[in-house]
Amino acid sequence: MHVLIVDDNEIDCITISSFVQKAGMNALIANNATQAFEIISNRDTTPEIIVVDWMMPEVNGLELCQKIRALNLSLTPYIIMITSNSLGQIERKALDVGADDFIEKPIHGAVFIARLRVGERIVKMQQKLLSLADTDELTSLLNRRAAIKACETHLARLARSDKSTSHCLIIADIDFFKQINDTYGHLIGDRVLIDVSNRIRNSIRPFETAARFGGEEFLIYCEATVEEADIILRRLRQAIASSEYSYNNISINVTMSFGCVVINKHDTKHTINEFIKKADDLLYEVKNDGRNNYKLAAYSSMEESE
Ligand SMILES: Nc1nc2c(ncn2[C@@H]2O[C@H](COP(=O)(O)OP(=O)(O)OP(=O)(O)O)[C@@H](O)[C@H]2O)c(=O)[nH]1
Repeated sequence: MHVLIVDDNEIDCITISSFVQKAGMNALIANNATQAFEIISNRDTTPEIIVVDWMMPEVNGLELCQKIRALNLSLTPYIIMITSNSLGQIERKALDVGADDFIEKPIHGAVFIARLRVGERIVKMQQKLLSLADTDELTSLLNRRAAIKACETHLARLARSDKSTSHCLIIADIDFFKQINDTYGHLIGDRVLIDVSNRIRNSIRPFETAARFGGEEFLIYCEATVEEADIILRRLRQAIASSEYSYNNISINVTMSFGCVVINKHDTKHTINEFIKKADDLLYEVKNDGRNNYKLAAYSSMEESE
C-alpha cells in the first residue's frame, strides 16, 4: 500500500508518515496540491490511499479531492481528509466532493492506523474486483476487454518512444479445435485451452501481454522488431506443437496458426482494432495455406499494398 500524505506543514507530514510506516505501508509526501497531483497522475506511482490536509495555500484539500476524482483513475484511491475544524458542514462538504473518510486534528495514532486499515480493505476489494473483471475465468489469461486496454497502454508507450522501437501484435488460433471438442468432448477441449494458455504464457516475458481473445483465439503483444517477432513466432509455434497434450489415456496433437503485424512509432495514429484486423487477415492466409504456421508483416507495408 502506498499512502500519499499531502500537507504543507512539515511536522504534520513527519507525524503522519510515522503512523503510515507503523501500519506497514509506504509513505510518499507532497507539500502542496500541485506536487500531489503530479504523483497521482503518474500511473507508475499512483498511491492507493491519499491523506490530504484541508487547509493548504493555493489549491486546498477540497479542490484537490475534486481534481483527483475527475481523473477517473481505474483504481479509485481511498481519500482521508484531515482538518483542524470538524464542523458538520465541513465534514459533509469533504465527503460530498469524494473524500472517503474525515479525521480531525490532533491525530490519534492508533485510530488513524485503524482508519488506514479500512482504506486498505476497500482498496484490496477494488483490486480483486478489477482483476476478476480483467481475467478470463478458464485460462486466467487477460480477457478481450483487458487485452485491448493493455494494448492501448503499450501503444501509447510506443508513441512516446524513440523511432527505432517497434511492437508486434499476434492473433493466434488453435487449428481444428472443433474436431478436438467433437472427438474428446468439451471438458477435454477446456483442458487443451488451459494448457495452450500456459504454453503461451511460458513463451513470453512477464511484461508482455497474452490474452484469450475469443473461444480458441488468443492475442499476444510484445516489444519486437520484425526479426525478433519472427523468433517469437517460431518459439510460440514450437511451444504449442512440440509435445503431445496428455489426459489420462488420451494423447492429442495440437497446433496453432498465427498472424502478426509489426507496429512502428509512425503507425501509432491507427487504432488497436486496425492492427488486429491486419493480424487476422494474415492468420486467415495461414489457415488457407494449411495451418500450423505463421505469417508476419509490417503494418505499414500491408497498408501500402491495399
Ligand atoms: N471446449 C471449449 N470449446 C470452445 C470454447 N469456446 C469456443 N469453443 C469451440 O471452439 C470451436 C471453434 O471451431 P471453429 O471456429 O470451427 O474452428 P476450428 O475447428 O479450430 O477450425 P480452424 O480454426 O479453421 O482450424 C467450436 O467448436 C466452439 O464450440 C470453450 O470455452 N471451450
